[in-house]
Amino acid sequence: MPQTPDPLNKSKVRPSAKNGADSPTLKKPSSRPKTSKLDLKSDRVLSSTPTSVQTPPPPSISSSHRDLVNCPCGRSSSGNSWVIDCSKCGQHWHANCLGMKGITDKAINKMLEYLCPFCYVAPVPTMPTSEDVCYICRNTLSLQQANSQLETSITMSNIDLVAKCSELLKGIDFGELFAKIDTLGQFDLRLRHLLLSENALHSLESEIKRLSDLLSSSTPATESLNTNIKSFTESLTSHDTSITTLTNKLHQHMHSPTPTTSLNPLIDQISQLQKEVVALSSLHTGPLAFSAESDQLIERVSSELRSLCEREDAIAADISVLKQSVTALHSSPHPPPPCTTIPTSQPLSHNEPFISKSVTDFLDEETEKDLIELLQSKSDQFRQENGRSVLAFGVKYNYPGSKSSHSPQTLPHKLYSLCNRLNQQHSADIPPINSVLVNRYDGSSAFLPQHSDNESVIHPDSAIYTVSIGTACTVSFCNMGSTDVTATHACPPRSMYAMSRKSQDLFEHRIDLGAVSHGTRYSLTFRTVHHLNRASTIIIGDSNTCSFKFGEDPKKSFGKYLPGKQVYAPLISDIEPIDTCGYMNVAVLCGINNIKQTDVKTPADIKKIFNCFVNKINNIQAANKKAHVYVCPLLPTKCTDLNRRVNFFNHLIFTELLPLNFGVTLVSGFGCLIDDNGFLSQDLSRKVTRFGRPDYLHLNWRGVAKVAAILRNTILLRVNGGQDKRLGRRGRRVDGALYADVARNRTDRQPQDGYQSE
Ligand SMILES: O=C(O)CCC(=O)C(=O)O
Ligand SMILES: [Fe+2]
Repeated sequence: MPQTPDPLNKSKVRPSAKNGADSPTLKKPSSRPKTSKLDLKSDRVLSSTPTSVQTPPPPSISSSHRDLVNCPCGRSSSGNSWVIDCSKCGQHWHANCLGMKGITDKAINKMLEYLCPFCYVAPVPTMPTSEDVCYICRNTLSLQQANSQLETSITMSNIDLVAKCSELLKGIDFGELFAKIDTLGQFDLRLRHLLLSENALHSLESEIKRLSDLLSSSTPATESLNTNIKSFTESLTSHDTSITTLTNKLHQHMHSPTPTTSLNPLIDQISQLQKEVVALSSLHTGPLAFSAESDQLIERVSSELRSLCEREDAIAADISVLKQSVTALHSSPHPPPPCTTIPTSQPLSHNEPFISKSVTDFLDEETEKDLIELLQSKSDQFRQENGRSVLAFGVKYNYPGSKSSHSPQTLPHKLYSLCNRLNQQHSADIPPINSVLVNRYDGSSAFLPQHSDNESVIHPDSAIYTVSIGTACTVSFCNMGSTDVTATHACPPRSMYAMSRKSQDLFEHRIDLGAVSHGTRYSLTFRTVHHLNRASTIIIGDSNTCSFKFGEDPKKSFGKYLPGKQVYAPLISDIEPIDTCGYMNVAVLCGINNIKQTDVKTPADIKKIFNCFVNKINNIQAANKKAHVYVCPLLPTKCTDLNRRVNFFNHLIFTELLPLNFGVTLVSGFGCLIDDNGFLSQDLSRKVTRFGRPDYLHLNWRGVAKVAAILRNTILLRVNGGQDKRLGRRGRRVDGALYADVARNRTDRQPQDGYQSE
């Protein structure tokens, strides 16, 4: 909580005279005593159990004008309610009035300080999750149960029940509970703020109405004013003309040698005219003043409208955030019901071929002849399998249905040189071919059952090469799980075809009865196998996973017990489910770059992104049925708003992905990345980006090491059936360098090892 309470004015919890925890049956006190036994142990507030819940008044009264001794609800502090004093303003509150019904003196005494609704100001708008609400409900229920059982037990001196109560209380993490109550409190304040804003909006609305009424009523007045002015102007002009005429007449008269007529009528006329002008002028003052008033009025209305528009935007935004929060809470009442259908909008699509390479004349006739001679010399060592007989060389390779459990023979020179030739086709970071299996097909009665070479020991990124010698044959391909032939491949003698390890997860192949021509056909299949490939791992993740290293050196990488590679996927759409084929473990840490986009505003937007995420996970499982998927929750950041989104996304993982998808393991333990304020720890993150801006989501080497260690331990423990097989016989770690060591040695960067792709 960012507010710092005055340490000298800590809140106090006291039992009322009636009802300290030790005398719950006493009568209601007439007033609350200032000291008690509890004061000696703690400076926390307590009184007794509540009678009813009351809504506190809105936080508008300044403490200097408030009665601090009585709860703002106005009810007496006597009776049976615990009372809490605010650490900041000292206001006494009934626990009930603070929504703390059922809270015990012990619980309150554990609080370091308490800021009442008058004093607490939410630092940031908070979107409480249904998890918070459930958590509080659950624990409040436990507290209530514990409290009531405690009271009954004390009265009945039932020691067993008292023990049960304390067990119940022990199970509650008060720190977390209060933090969540705090979150809810912030939400409550926010709600009130919004309600106040809404009230303000209403009053502004009525003000606008009043002003627009005024304006519309003034419109006819303005029109009549204009008509008046026009007629006055006309009158004035005609009077002006009369005055001029009269003045001229007067002038003539004065200059006439014999004034014949009396001046009196003229003078009368002039004075009459003067009076009329004065009257007209005085008539003008009213309408002119009214015009000025109208201008002011119009000016005021438009400025009110302007400010209203500005405020309305802010208020509307607040209300929409609130509505979304409330909708999110409503849509997931506790316990949040899991969504029963996870949308799989985008089905798995791929264009992986059955065969990645085909060479017709891979061998010359002489080499073919030599090889046939070699195999014929070993004909008695072939073991009969389903439809054909087999002989193995190099590293042992077991496949399902194999009857020949005998050890493979050492690679003879002729096969070894063939291996070397094929290794040229391999990319440099894939270990060399080390296993050759020879199938002997004796004529048209021979066959090869439908299968795929997807054994976990085969290197996930290697190809499987088959060289044919002797008579020709046709191999059939089917989609995984189907027996319908979708493609065939002709294998003439001396030809070679290659299948990717990836294609093994998507298709199966077989040789049907009659597909081998008359005579003997040998096929030599070359593979790259290693028993540690059983733990092969692909980590698909955002930039925080880019420095993960795979390799032999346990101090600088995931070590030899966790071979694999990292694939960069900044956005969820960058995850390629097909890329995971061949890998036994698939870990995904992705989504932060999706939810941080500016157009992601509502929980519904996050839900949409989450659905894409779930779709990708489903497609990974569809493409790679042997894999186990590890889902990492999004990591915390140093940004409040982003953390709220992260929490909501993770909440969806917990409530909507994990309960429905049992093939997914949650990678937990990222809580160690969070500091006391709930942000990504400064110690584990980068301060600034490459561009010198504050970096709020990237891990530094320490953070990367921590995340890598968590991932490695999660995967290895599951692979090894919950045991850390890296411990030697004497319990010494054989491959278990701590990631702290990894981090320490990070400066001397090693070249990428065998499995790490750039
Ligand atoms: O004989 C062939 O062409 C295929 C052999 C094969 O599929 C295998 O050994 O797994
Ligand atoms: Fe095969």
